[in-house]
Amino acid sequence: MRVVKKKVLVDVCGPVDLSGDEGWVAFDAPALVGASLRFVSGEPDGNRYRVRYYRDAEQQLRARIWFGPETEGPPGHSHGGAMAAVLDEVLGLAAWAAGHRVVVGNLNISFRNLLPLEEVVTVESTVISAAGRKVMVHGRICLGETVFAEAECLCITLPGK
Ligand SMILES: CCCCC/C=C\C/C=C\C/C=C\C/C=C\CCCC(=O)SCCNC(=O)CCNC(=O)[C@H](O)C(C)(C)COP(=O)(O)OP(=O)(O)OC[C@H]1O[C@@H](n2cnc3c(N)ncnc32)[C@H](O)[C@@H]1OP(=O)(O)O
Repeated sequence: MRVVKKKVLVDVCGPVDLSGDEGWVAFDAPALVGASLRFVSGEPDGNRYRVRYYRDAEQQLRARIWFGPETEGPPGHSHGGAMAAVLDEVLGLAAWAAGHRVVVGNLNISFRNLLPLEEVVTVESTVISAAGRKVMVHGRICLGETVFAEAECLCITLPGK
């Protein structure tokens, strides 16, 4: 008789250091936009993403984020869509943090390097301009000098107050 061993996925991911750089101040995203951002931010102890938000000295939004095993795409590395979801959330939030009630209208991403799983990386954002209903935000996922993905994000303000 052939015995087929079942593979069991065990939670082997220990604690992760998401502390910010010197001068960064913790930023409470749910207090600003509500608790709906669960896809990226909803499981702080889970195996998908773990994220903490900050503002830097220039008031720009930063995120320290861990890409867990459940974000896997290419073996051992993050799925491009997993990076896209992070950029969608962080760059949209950056516009909200700057006072604009937006959704993301267009997100243009270049994937520059494979992102190894279980790495803690930084998402940088810069609000470039705001004109009429259009808010342009640029950002990137990086670690030191290594850029994994960079993005241009056109946010459109929602009608009404
Ligand atoms: C309206 C009800 C919305 C209800 C939502 C309510 C509250 C939301 C509350 C909280 C949000 C919470 C957190 C936010 C923080 C982070 C968000 C995470 C990011 C996301 O996960 S967010 C989800 C993904 N996101 C979408 O699901 C968007 C679906 N989409 C739409 O909802 C519409 O498509 C919209 C609103 C974008 C535009 O629709 P619209 O009818 O209001 O405006 P219109 O089309 O006239 O565009 C006006 C001017 O923007 C230009 N423009 C528009 N779209 C463009 C594009 N793609 N490329 C280049 N230019 C574009 C036009 O060319 C025109 O330019 P011009 O004035 O120069 O002609």
